[in-house]
Amino acid sequence: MSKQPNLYTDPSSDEVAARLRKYVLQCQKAAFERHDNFQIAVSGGSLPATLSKALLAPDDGTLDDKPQFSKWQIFFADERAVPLDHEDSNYGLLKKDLLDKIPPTTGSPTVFPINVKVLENTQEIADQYQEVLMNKFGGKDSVRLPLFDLILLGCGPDGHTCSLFPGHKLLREQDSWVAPIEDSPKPPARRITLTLPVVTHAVKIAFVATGGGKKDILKQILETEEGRSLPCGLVNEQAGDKVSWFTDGAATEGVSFPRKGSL
Ligand SMILES: O=C1O[C@H](COP(=O)(O)O)[C@@H](O)[C@H](O)[C@H]1O
Repeated sequence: MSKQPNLYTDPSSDEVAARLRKYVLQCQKAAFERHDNFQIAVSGGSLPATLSKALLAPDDGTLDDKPQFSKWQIFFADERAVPLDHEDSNYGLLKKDLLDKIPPTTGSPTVFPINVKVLENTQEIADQYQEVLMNKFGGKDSVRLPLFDLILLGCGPDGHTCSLFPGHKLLREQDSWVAPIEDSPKPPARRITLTLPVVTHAVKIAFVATGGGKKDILKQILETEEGRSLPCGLVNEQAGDKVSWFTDGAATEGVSFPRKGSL
């Protein structure tokens, strides 16, 4: 992929959230031009807090600046094999940081958590989640891959994204849309994740990375050959300018990769 990802750097995390809001709402508008809903996948970690700051900010009164939550379908880019109210649950985190704070008058998104009735069997969680995607995006026989309008990703300090970890065999998965992982190097060990072909197929892909703890890995991902083979680097390589990075000054200190000005 010759086209480069877009890198946006704002001075503070509040400004990152403001830019992210604008971007997500642009993606919402583009989605409504294609169909009547907005189908997104979200990550856990630090993302839900920034997303909440972005989406719950007051709007400017125009339709383009309003999240139309009742038309949103929210899926998970990855999830841990734990109950939904467990502190490690990505659903639980999104609920606490965002879903519970959406004013009822705004309308509620439709959210697709994992089936916790099959928690003991990671393969079964993944298979059932893939079924959910097939139902919502069309059967696996009729479409090659599910086409998310937007996937919102985090970047771990080791360069992982979703539950795709550096050097892990799951990075080579080509057939499944959703895969189990039993040996995640970051606890909890058992998780499910969207696979790389699904992530890179999305209409738009956004990484959100803020804070000084991300600066070494961002420099590596954006500026080194080695970084290009890390999971975040592979998303950049395979999806090119469909990818946008939303970062603050602390996360990109010392990064000379060219910045984009406006969205
Ligand atoms: O384990 C996970 O980590 C990544 C990155 O988290 P962050 O706290 O460094 O932003 C996250 O994107 C993923 O969803 C989660 O399961």
